[in-house]
Amino acid sequence: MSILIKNGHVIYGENFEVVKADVLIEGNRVVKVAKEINEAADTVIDAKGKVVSPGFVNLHTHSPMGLFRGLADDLPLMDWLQNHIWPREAKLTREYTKVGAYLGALEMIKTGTTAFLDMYFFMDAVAEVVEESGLRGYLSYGMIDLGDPEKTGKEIKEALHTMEFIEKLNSERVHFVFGPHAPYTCSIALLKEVRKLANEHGKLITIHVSETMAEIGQITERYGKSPVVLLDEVGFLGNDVIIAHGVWLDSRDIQILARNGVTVAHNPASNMKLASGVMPLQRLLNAGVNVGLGTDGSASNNNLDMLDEMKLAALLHKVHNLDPTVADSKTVFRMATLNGAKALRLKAGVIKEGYLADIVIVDFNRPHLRPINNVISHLVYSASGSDVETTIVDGKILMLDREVLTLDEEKIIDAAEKTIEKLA
Ligand SMILES: N[C@@H](CCSC[C@H]1O[C@@H](n2cnc3c(=O)[nH]cnc32)[C@H](O)[C@@H]1O)C(=O)O
Ligand SMILES: [Zn+2]
Repeated sequence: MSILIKNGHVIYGENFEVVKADVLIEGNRVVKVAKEINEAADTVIDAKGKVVSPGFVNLHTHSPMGLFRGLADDLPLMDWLQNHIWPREAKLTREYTKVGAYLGALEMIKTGTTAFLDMYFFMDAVAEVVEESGLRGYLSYGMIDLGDPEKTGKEIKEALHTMEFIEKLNSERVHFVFGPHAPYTCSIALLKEVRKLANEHGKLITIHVSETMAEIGQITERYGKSPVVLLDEVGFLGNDVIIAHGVWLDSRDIQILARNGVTVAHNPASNMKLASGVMPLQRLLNAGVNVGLGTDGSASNNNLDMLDEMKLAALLHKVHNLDPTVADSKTVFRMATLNGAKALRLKAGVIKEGYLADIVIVDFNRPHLRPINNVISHLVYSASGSDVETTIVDGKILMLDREVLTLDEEKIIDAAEKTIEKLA
């Protein structure tokens, strides 16, 4: 199968240079980017006045949480989790979670996300949805043992069961990741076991770290050190670890993350909405830490739109530093694409010969995106996910002219409404 995208403004290569060019996709790779390609292709898309961009990599989410959108807003993290989200999650079944995962997948395709890193329950069901949707999913079963040794064993078992299930799918697009929830919900024994298993099976690890001041307080009280120092001392950190949030980090923490090659998934909307704080983006980037971008779940955002997220990231760090040069559009765009792909060890996040064809086409034939003075700026500051017109993952078209080809949109939206009635 081949796809030829003609006449677009193409965001090309690692430097995100914008060129007027055609893009030829064969199989799951980009094979040629050039001024005028006249080779025959199975599908030809005219992208005149449109932008051909690397797809977005959502580096931290809980994709089924769209079910809880708008049900518990305007609360701090611990209250939100303990009194509102966890009681609702206790009623989730595999079937309900799968409905949430469908809703999340649909939303991601419709807003230009091509790969995502997820943490939730019933990840075997989420894996089935990812496989069917055509997206690229890095899926972790979120482990919480609260220091109970019996629970430690159970959670590890569940994670390994999920890993086996995903391996059996034998899909190039669906991957298993270890997901201990956080240092305040996981015992040291669990964290050490996860490190051992990740080494053994060659899997990535994702975990929430240093999200709120309350967490820093709890961990300091329990262990007498910061969450990052704790994780370093137990040998947990490495370049296969993606920490979500990293809001409350001191200079020592940042040095530790840099030294270990840890990636940070920044979630500006969630951090602002739960009033968790402002992560030290400049200091992390200056220290050479890889920083990607995530939306977190739809119950703390409240959507999965990576274009929204880029704008929020840029604006947050400017106002926080009282410096408009901070978090420039290209830096933020890189976080939402290439940095995320790097963390997932994925040859994607840029459009270039030999890279995976994870590409979106954004319709710039709209008043709020004209004149086309600066493509990257428009994507970060002026566009939103609904401007994405076509989404391609692994060389396959998942959405064409805003019509999702792999999933039944009406059915999914209907099922989401019915499910939340049952969960209420
Ligand atoms: N096996 C676990 C499931 C954990 S899934 C991951 C969890 O992270 C929660 N979550 C979502 N957003 C955040 C966040 O920003 N910080 C911490 N936890 C979050 C989410 O609601 C879910 O409970 C259990 O038995 O509870
Ligand atoms: Zn989260």
